[in-house]
Amino acid sequence: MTVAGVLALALGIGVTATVLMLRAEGETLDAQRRMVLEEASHDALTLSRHVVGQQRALGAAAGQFHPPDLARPDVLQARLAGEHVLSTLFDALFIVDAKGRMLMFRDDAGTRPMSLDVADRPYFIRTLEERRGIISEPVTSRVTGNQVVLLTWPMVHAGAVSGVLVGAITLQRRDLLATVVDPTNTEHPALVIITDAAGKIIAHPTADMRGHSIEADPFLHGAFKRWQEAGSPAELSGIDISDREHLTGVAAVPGTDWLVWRSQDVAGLLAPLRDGRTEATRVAAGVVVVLAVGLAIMLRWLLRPLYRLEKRADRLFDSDIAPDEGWPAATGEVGQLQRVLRRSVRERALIEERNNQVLQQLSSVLAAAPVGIAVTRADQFELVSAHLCQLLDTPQDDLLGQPMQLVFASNEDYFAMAPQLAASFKVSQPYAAEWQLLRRGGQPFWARLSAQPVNPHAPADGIIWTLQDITREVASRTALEWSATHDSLTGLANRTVLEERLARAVSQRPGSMPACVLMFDLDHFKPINDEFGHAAGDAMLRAVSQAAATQVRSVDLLARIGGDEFGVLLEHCPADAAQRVAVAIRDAISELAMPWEGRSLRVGVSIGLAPLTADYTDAAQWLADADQACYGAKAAGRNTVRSHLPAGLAAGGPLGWQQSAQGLRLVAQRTSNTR
Ligand SMILES: Nc1nc2c(ncn2[C@@H]2O[C@H](COP(=O)(O)OP(=O)(O)OP(=O)(O)O)[C@@H](O)[C@H]2O)c(=O)[nH]1
Repeated sequence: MTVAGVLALALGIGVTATVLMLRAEGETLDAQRRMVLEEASHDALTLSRHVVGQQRALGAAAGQFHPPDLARPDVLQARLAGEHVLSTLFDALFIVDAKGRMLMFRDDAGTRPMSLDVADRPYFIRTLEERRGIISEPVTSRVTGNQVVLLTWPMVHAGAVSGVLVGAITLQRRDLLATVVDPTNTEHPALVIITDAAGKIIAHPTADMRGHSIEADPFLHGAFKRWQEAGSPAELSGIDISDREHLTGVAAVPGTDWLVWRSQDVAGLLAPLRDGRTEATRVAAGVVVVLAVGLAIMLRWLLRPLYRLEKRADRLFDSDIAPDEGWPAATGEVGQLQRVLRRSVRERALIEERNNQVLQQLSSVLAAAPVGIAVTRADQFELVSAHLCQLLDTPQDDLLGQPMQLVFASNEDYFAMAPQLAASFKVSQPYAAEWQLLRRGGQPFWARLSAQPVNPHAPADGIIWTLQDITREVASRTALEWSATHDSLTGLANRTVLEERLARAVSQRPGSMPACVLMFDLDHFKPINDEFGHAAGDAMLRAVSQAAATQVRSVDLLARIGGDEFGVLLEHCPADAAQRVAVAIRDAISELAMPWEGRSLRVGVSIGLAPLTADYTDAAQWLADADQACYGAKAAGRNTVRSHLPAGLAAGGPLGWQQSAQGLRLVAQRTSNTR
């Protein structure tokens, strides 16, 4: 702004000075142009008076001559020699008779007769014709060979011209300008010359130019052309024929056909003015520079508070500077601005302090929290607690910025979680689920994950997670579930499971048919306990379980009902096939020889079989019938298989199982002994 102001000031001063200077130049030129005309006119008048004076003197002398005198050379010589005044006015004097013969001649060399004929000379002819004194154009003297101007005066007697008195002015010798130009006027030197109407130079400061055409003058030849083009006007008051380089005026000399030319060089005229302008410009430039420097210093001083305020504002929130430090003391608008900025800085410092406290608290919480805490955005960890790092066995720096998917045991789990998470957030519910995660070494563990968005309205802004390691909880829960459904000694399913499966088969009839249940009880098991101890009994129970398991399909259910009793559910198994399975089980158990303390222990088994029929109202009855058949096997002498026959077949009819197109059919009531 300062620089622009100074430039504008300098430009203004420059333009104003230039306009004033140009106007001064114009006015100076106009005044000088008028002066040139006036001086040319004045010179012409002065010259006219001089020349007219010469003519008068010539006329007075001519009047002294009488016709008889012209025939007497001695008289003429004496008269001419006595003309002292004329001899000062002219360089030569001579007398010519009416026929043009020169009678007597006087110059500096003396007065003497001269035999010369001038009858052909225009000045002589005109003098005779016009009977008055005339002034010739410059001509070459026939006596001296010099350029001369001749002034004549006729000697008239009785109306006739008897002779002519002639006065010669030698142009090279006599400077007519000396009579008109004031040599003391040197303030504005001008070139002044005198020519005749044809432009032949009569007087010139350079003597060699006299007698030549004005066109040979480099200073005035252009002016002469313009004068001719203007119609060669001749006025006493002078004509202005200036051009851009010269101020030129030409004035007619009264009583002659001569012209006085006066010309001045415009550049020379204006030189002092232009020198003054240059000087003034230099001074003005100096003033502008001084002003600019002064103005800059003043503005700098004036704007100092603003400058300091700007510097402080550049470091507005720089934590190295205290909020109240570095502000300039200022009043007015700058002061107002300073107070507003200062207040903003203070408020921001307070907010920062509060934020730092919150961050401190947050990092304390994250460090001390007994659960893993994480904040994710765009599925990447942005914040993790110390406990989470422990859980994942991963340093904080290795977790931050990593995708959350990285800690999931399987990618499928991670992708399955995403829609569940979105569904919970959609109904503004926190998400909670159990997923298997991986520690850094690849070791899996179960974690309970809870999540909720930082901003409930924009889950994309971030999600807060809490993670708990529930591996033990899951393990004990699994064990509990297993023990509720299994026999801890043999690892087989327990009675509860068997009864549930039987009940389901009953309820799913007829789709679950054909199906059979086997119920078996070990024979003479008690003596093993009694004789070899309870551990031997346990070992026998486990051995029996494994032997029985080898005889059933994986889809069949082998269960320990309690004590030395077992049950088998054979689904999609007709009675004859079940019969074969029962026999196979009996054989496997009875062939079992369990080594114990150097002895080989053996047991037998009694098996009861009951097929599923449409008559059963519940599973308990079905199992009770199998139990009844087992009891029948015991009663029949043990280590045998007995089948339960439905009530309708108990009254009689064909015996045993028959194969039909539909499968095996029960067609008789008889307890079979397969021993
Ligand atoms: N070692 C052991 N013995 C058991 C267990 N449960 C029950 N018993 C014993 O199993 C025996 C079962 O009795 P019984 O069926 O009457 O004995 P048994 O000698 O097989 O008689 P029969 O069936 O008539 O041949 C009892 O002595 C119980 O104490 C068990 O878990 N472990």
